[in-house]
Amino acid sequence: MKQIDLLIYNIGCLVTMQGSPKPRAGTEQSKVHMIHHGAIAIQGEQIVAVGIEEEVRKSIQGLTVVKELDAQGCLVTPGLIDPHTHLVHGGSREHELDLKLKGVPYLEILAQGGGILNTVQATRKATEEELCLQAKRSLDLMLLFGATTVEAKSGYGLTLEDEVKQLRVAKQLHESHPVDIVSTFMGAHAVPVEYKGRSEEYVNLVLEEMLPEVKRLGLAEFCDIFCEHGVFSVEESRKILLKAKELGFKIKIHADEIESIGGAELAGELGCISAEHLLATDTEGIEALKKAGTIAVCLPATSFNLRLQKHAPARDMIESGVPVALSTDYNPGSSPTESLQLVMTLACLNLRMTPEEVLTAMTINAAHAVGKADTIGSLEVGKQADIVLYNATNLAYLPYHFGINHVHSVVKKGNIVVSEGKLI
Ligand SMILES: O=C(O)CC1=NCN=C1
Ligand SMILES: [Zn+2]
Repeated sequence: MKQIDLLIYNIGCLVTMQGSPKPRAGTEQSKVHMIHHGAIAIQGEQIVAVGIEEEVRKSIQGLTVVKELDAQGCLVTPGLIDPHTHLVHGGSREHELDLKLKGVPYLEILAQGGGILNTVQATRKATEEELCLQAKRSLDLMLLFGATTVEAKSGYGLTLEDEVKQLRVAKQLHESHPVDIVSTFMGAHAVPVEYKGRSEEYVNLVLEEMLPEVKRLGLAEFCDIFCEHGVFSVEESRKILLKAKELGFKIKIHADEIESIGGAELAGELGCISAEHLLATDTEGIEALKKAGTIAVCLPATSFNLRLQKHAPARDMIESGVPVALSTDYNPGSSPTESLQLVMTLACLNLRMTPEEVLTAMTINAAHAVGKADTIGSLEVGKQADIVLYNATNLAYLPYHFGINHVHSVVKKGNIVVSEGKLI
């Protein structure tokens, strides 16, 4: 160790998430490994010492410390990870608010050619630059709210050219923005208007043209599908996810968002890394997830925003031993919010998760859901120095005091990228 590039000290409550390298399930979901009077020593992009301040200082004795950051007794956690977003898109859908207030269901709006298909029109019309600008604004907000890694799906192009356009924007942002982006191909997000009534032909386009080309271009690690009544059936989802797996994609699935048609069971059958939404998932579905070790990604901002009378059975999942992650599901229709802190509050109040279970769901379990748990999701020697400092002295304060941004500073790969609530 030549020098210490950054020493974060005087940490009142340091939550490291140290523990099992596997996704945390059951009682493991609430073990967060908390230290008082902590410090973190960073060299380059990596953590080289973390723990009680006097022990950290002893371990770096004699080394030059280039920069120090006084945490002023605050709470510090690993950088938050948002494992399910539709970040790159054109347009917005506030015009659908009155439909929603009149009680028109989400799938009804989609069936009438609105919803996702409205965003498809706006995304096809937008240039790559316009999409990049719009997504960057959201990515800046996600970072200000404490997210240091974000998953981003395509799925608003629904032609090869427009799907590639979305994925290229995600790649550009990954390369230029402090926040790391993990890309997911989701050409099977909806059947486009030009294929209305001919969904089989569209599924073949995804199978034969889109998946191989996206793989050849190396533009996505994951493939996802909207397995839902009136969108893609279990059989169509199985075909697409099996083909994706064969081509080397890791697979995810939007399952049981509105109706339970067997999406969670399919996730278990195919060994999806994660199944997402799960509002309507029943005990058989939970059993299937548990058996396969699939991570349940719950999206409480979506069930809140869609005014659904139910929420994902996160408590049952945790008690059944299914690892739970959380996400914003940021998208212009069902969840137009970039704030993982709002999701913290909704996860506590509506999913009845504890603050500790919530933090696990937004760090190490979310890291597993995007296949990056070997480098992010906990503060340990050798892991990436992605760190958040909050204007709070304990974990429960974050979901308890809602509607504000608690983030003071964010360190990304050892660099201070947010200070006193502002991007630098
Ligand atoms: O409505 C949207 O744009 C995003 C979404 N896809 C599946 N559920 C919600
Ligand atoms: Zn989604």
